[in-house]
Amino acid sequence: MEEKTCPSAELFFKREFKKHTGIKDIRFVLAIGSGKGGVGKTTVSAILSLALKKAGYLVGVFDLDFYGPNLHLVLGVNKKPMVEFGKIKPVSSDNIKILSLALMIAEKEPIFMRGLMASKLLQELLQKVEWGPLDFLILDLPPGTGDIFLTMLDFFNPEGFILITTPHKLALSDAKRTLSILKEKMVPILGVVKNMADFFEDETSFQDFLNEQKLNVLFEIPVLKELSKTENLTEVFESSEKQKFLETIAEKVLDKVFRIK
Ligand SMILES: Nc1ncnc2c1ncn2[C@@H]1O[C@H](COP(=O)(O)OP(=O)(O)OP(=O)(O)O)[C@@H](O)[C@H]1O
Repeated sequence: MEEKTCPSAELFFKREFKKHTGIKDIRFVLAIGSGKGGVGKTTVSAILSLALKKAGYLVGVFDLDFYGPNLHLVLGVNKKPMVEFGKIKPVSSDNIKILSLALMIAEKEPIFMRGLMASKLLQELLQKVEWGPLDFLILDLPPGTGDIFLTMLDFFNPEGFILITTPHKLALSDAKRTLSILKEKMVPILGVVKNMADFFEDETSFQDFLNEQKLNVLFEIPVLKELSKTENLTEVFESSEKQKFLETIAEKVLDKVFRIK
């Protein structure tokens, strides 16, 4: 049976997109990052993967948070990736391909790595991963602008970066540092996701931040009360109201993606 796609998806398929030479079969790399930790990168990466899959795209998500990887938990995956002929095959769950370092090591094994070791491991790992054909590869980045972050930027050369932040002053201050590196490296910024948007009362700092950085809000995510009962976002987004929310998100992101030359 032919898979249904939304109008945006059809438009996307008709257009030619630059493909990164180093990554076979991947049409668009979307990086999800922040300055501060714990502001919702993994949550947004998972929500975005659900949204783009719902819009009819082939999506892969890569958890690059070596020190605190938990994307697999959020997407309800506990299978380990297969290794065939030296190539790592990401795990498929509900038509989304997922890869995380956490799925490749024993659960209780601590990840003690210094920056250089981690970025070397990352480079080796990246060479071995075989995603298969993907429309979007979503990168769930570690917080900050350390070795892994920089290695990732150089290796993937993402066509679009989405900055996740809460409207809190501390998160905004850290976000500015990340933005200055992205500007230096000329990574296109698709916009800002305002996470836990309804929790914070002071909007002034956030508005000032947007004006100063000349950025727009791509979309907002309210506090998801369901996350106090389950970490599995696939379950949280099952209701028809939440499915509509995913459609809105996909339309907003695709609209930005189409504008990238
Ligand atoms: N909109 C939201 N509503 C409710 N809880 C949220 C929301 N966004 C994130 N959280 C919760 O906040 C915590 C941190 O979120 P998440 O893991 O997505 O952040 P992160 O930026 O990826 O963290 P890290 O920097 O450690 O990788 C998680 O427990 C998550 O469930």
